[in-house]
Parts: sequence; structure tokens; C-alpha cells
Amino acid sequence: MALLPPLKRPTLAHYPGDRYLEPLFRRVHGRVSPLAEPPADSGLRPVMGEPGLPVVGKTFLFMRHGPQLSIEHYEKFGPVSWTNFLGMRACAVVGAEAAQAVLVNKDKAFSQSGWQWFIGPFFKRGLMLLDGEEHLYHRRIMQEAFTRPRLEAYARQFGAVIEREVPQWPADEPVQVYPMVKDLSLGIATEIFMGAEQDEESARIAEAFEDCVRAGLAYVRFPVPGLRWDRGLRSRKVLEEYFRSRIPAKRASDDEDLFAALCKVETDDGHAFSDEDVVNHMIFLMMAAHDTSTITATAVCWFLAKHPEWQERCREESLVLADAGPIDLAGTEKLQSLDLCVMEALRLVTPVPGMARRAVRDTEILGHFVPEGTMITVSAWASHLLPMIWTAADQFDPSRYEEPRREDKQHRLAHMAFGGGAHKCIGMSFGRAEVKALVHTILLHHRLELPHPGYEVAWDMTSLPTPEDGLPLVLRPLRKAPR
Ligand code: HEM
Repeated sequence: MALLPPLKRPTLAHYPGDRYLEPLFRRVHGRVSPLAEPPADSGLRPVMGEPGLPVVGKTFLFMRHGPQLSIEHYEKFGPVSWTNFLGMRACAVVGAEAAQAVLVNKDKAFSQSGWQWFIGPFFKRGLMLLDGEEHLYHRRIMQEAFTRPRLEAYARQFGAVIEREVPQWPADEPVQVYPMVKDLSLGIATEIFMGAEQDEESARIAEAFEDCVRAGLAYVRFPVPGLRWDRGLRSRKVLEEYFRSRIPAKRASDDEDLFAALCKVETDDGHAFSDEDVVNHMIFLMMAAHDTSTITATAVCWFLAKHPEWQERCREESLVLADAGPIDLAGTEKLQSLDLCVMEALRLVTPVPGMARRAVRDTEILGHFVPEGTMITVSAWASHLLPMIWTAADQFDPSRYEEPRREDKQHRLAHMAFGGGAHKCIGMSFGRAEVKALVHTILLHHRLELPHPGYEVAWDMTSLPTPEDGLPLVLRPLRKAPR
């Protein structure tokens, strides 16, 4: 059961003395200068920006203020700017138009090696880290693991896990929703991704997997025994051995899990994954799916607790499906109001706040000169908060996606929580269905209430957004639970 510890301080966003240091950090911008001088006669403008503090740059401010800081830079320098962050000079891209230039990547000037720095050693050769023809080749094979019939089979399986677990969640007292959802999502990863029982062995694998995720965010980024990076490298080996040793049995099985699918999928022209590919893709898929779905479901729970009128509207639609057994894929698609709420939660708390790229040659973004080697982050979260697309951008207002408003239709990348271009999330339908199945089941069993009137959640933005206090909500059992 999830108890209620105090805020997890200190973090890189909250540290002793932060109240006094923060105003100082806010005042030190450093000298405004160009990222690089554009070539003469190119007609390009320089990317302007400022370094922040010596050595650490704006790292701590970003960890504390997340998208708000990107918006400040946007207001000061426009959609393309630079600053120093995590020990490097990075170019930040904000807004749908600039994001499109990078994500659609018409001239193939931007590579996925931007992600390499963050997660490369632990998630090597995952789909998101591949480029060009090679990426296309792997994506076409992987697409076969996400066809409609396969999604239906996954949804039947996670529907059953959710239906088994959610009714057992503690009720009538504040419980931390985030760790409960994270546990459940890990259970789903074990049963539906790996096709394994939830036992000691799978707990060991889940731990190894978490080590890899944590290592990607390590501050000391080389192996020192006992520290995160080293643990991540060892854990990667554990995961490789685990999956590699099970491939022959999976290839021969009739299992319907994602691991079995990756072992067996083939394109029409006969291309399939090698054993090595299956191992690399499995490890990456677990990472890509787990935290993103957990954060989204947690954020939806928060917004529904804060906006009971939307909670009621979603529950009414859920009640229509209450007697049909564990929800399936078609069922999740009927939950229209919940879909609006999921979209809005993804906009306001974007699980992948930024997408990393690197310029592989001198290029330009919206007429700004970007030299070869520049690290680029497409700031999805900040772009979701710009007032030129979103009315009352900081407000939870799911109706903005309904006709005739359809604010999201103003630009094809207005809403970019799942990315865009060739690397757009391959698990989008899976992720949305999983989140909706989970929240639907919660709504059938419980009323989500704030722990006290006026409670507001604070999001820790040191890495992906998570609630600082785990999001304590009260799950009030509904008088008449379904079935
Ligand atoms: C709400 C949940 C999710 C969100 C918000 C999300 C978000 C994203 C984003 C923003 C990207 C693009 C990254 C980039 O361009 O740099 C991405 C890519 C990817 N996602 Fe998701 N994701 C979610 C769930 C999932 C799930 C459930 C799976 C698998 C079952 C998955 C698998 C992937 C893969 C394999 C890629 C790489 C695609 C490629 O490079 O071709 N994601 N995701």
C-alpha cells in the first residue's frame, strides 16, 4: 500500500538554500550572443540566446521551472534560441512551426543521435535511436506488432490485469496515486510485454529495467562502481541475457504478448527481426511505454479529481460499458469524454517534455543558422502552453478539442505529445487505450477526491514530470460497484 512520505527533498530542483539562490540564478543570464555567425550571403539570421550561470548554465532553472523557462526564452528570443544546459550548449525549439521543421526533417539534417547522449548506452539500438533507411526498415517490421488485431489482443490482456488490480486499491484515505499506477503499469509491462508471471524473477528484471532508466539521468556519466551509470550498464546486461535466453521458446510459442510478437512479425517482403534486434527493441519498448503511460494516467486522475464535472461526465460514459466485463479496445474507443481529458492532460503535463536531435550538418530552422553538431531540443511541453494556439492555455479545458473549437487542428503539430514525423510514437494507440482502460476502471469503482480542499499538485521536472508528493488522492468507493 502506498503511504504518504513527505516531499522527496532535496532534489536537483529543491535543495538546501534554494529559496535564496533561486533569485540569484534568475538574475544571472550571461551575455546575449549568437550561437554561431551565419555564413556570409546565406540570408540566414543567427540563433540568439544566453548561457546562464558559469558551468551549470540554466540546468537548475529548467529542472525547477520546466516549460515556463522555455516560454520565457521564446518571448525573449523567438521560436529558436540557445542556452547552456546539463554541461552543453543546446538549441531550444518552441512552437508548432519550428517543431515541424525539425521533426519532419525534410532535408535529413537532424539525427536521433541527440537522444544518444541521454539514453544511448542503456537503450542502444532502440527504434527511437535509429536514423534514416535503417530506422525505416526496423519501423516497418515493428509496425506489424501494432496492427489492429494485435492491439485488440494486448488490450484484452491489460484490461484483465487492470480489472484484477484496481478494485484492491486502498480506499477512503489519501493514497499516493503515482506509485500505485507505476506498480500497475510495471505489472502490465511484465505480463503483456514480456509475457511473464509477476514473480521474483520478473521483479528482478523490473529492478534492472528501472536501473537503466535511472542511469540515463545520472549526473556522473561514466562508470563508478556503486553509482547509477555503472548499475545501469550492469543491468543492461541482465536484461539482454534475460530476453536473449527466452527467444527460442518465444519464437516457438503461440503467446500473444509483445515479446512473442517481436519474435514473429514479418513484413510482406519477408523482413524480420534478428535475435539481437528483438533484445534491443524489447528493452527500449519497455522504457518508452512504461513511464509515459504512468505519467499520463496519473495526470488524468489529478485533473478529474480537481474537476468533478468532467469526472462525472467521463463516469457516465464508463457506466454504459460497466456490465460488459473487462474493457477491450473497442470499449476504450467509445469513451469520448475521457479521450478529451487524456488529450488535455497530455498537453498540460507532457510526459516527454522535449525531443532530442542533433544537426548532422550546417542547416537552418525557420531561417536561423544552426551549425553542424548542435544539440537540439524540441520543447513539446512549452509549445503546448503558447497562447497563440491555446485559449487560456494553462487551464484544463477538454472542450477545446470538440467541434467547432478544435484548437488542436490549427496546426498539424499543435498537439505534439506523441511527437511527429518519421519517429512519431508507434505505441500511441496502445498507450491511449491503456490509460483509458485504467482510468475507466478507476471511475467505475471509485470517486476521485482531493486530499483536502484547495490541494494543488506540484510537478517535479528534474526528468520526466512526476508529482513531487506522489499525488495523494482519496479513492471513495462508489456505493454500488459494478458487477
Ligand atoms: C501516453 C503514452 C506515450 C507518450 C506520451 C509517448 C510519447 C512519445 C514521443 C513524444 C515519441 C517521439 C520521440 C521523438 O521523436 O524523439 C515517442 C516515440 C516512441 N514511442 Fe511512445 N509514447 C507513449 C507510449 C508508448 C507506448 C505504450 C509504446 C509501446 C508500446 C511506445 C513506443 C514508442 C516507440 C517505439 C517510439 C519510437 C518511434 C520511432 O522512433 O520510430 N510509446 N513516444
